[in-house]
Amino acid sequence: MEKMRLVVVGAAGRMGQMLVKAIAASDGATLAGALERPGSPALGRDAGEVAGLGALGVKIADDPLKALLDADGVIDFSVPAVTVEIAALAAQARIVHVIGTTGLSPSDLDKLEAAARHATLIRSGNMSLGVNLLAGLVKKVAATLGADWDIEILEMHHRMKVDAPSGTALLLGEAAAAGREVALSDVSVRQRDGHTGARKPGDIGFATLRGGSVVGDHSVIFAGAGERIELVHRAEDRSIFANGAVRAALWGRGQKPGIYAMADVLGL
Ligand SMILES: NC(=O)C1=CN([C@@H]2O[C@H](COP(=O)(O)OP(=O)(O)OC[C@H]3O[C@@H](n4cnc5c(N)ncnc54)[C@H](OP(=O)(O)O)[C@@H]3O)[C@@H](O)[C@H]2O)C=CC1
Ligand SMILES: O=C(O)C1=N[C@H](C(=O)O)C[C@H](O)C1
Repeated sequence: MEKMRLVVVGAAGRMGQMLVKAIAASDGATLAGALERPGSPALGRDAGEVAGLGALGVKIADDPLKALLDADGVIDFSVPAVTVEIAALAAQARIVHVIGTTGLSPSDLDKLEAAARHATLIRSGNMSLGVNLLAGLVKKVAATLGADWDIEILEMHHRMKVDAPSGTALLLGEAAAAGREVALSDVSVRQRDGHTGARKPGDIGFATLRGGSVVGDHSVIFAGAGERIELVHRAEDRSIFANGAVRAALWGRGQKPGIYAMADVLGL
């Protein structure tokens, strides 16, 4: 089969550069385009050089319509407004759209649902194998322990991260809520400040730390009376997300339009 032609959105960003490297190292995919915002200083530069690889012959451009014309898929770790726009274009082109972008609002998610009528969308707050396995464990532990065990999710990321709680924290919260057969939106507590009163039984709490260069640390804490279980994932290198995203794109090539998760890709 011919190599899958992939476009990277946000190609000069932290994840974009990792994606360019992961595609270059992949047997099944080739870089067909690289996008940045209008006015970006990266426009016109070779995407491989920006990623520190040497020239790949793909210049960073700012026209998504043109870039997607000749692509089989697009990998997008950018910002919510751009991701929604790219999903609509992926639907027009009937191609695969791998979405790593976090911080999407409910209305953004509705727009992705609409795009998924024609595009194959694979979206996950975390594309690593480790976190997706952890989510399965969290679901199982939450289902096993009674509601007298309190669930708290703690995350820490680098100082440049702009959204909170992280997409991964929310993914793990969804897994815990699914284990308890409740809707996360009914039980989640995203912030505490001042005289909050005692913790409500059944709540799933989130706490956010930001600082330095932390790639991504997540702990799911099950706190019982007299004992505590902590399930922890520490990302040490962004290549785990980029490799997962390329794997998702290749998997998506054979799928019908719809919205899929990383668990589908990994067969979990
Ligand atoms: N699901 C997962 O596994 C992971 C998800 N993420 C998520 O990916 C997203 C990006 O993270 P990260 O790489 O650290 O962030 P960066 O800010 O480093 O990268 C985002 C890139 O998108 C660019 N961008 C902005 N507007 C446009 C546009 N109109 N067209 C094309 N590109 C544009 C930005 O350019 P500029 O800076 O010039 O605005 C920037 O280069 C975040 O939401 C993050 O949470 C991150 C890691 C793993
Ligand atoms: O912004 C990041 O860096 C990361 N974002 C994702 C998230 O919001 O969970 C995944 C990873 O933790 C890194």
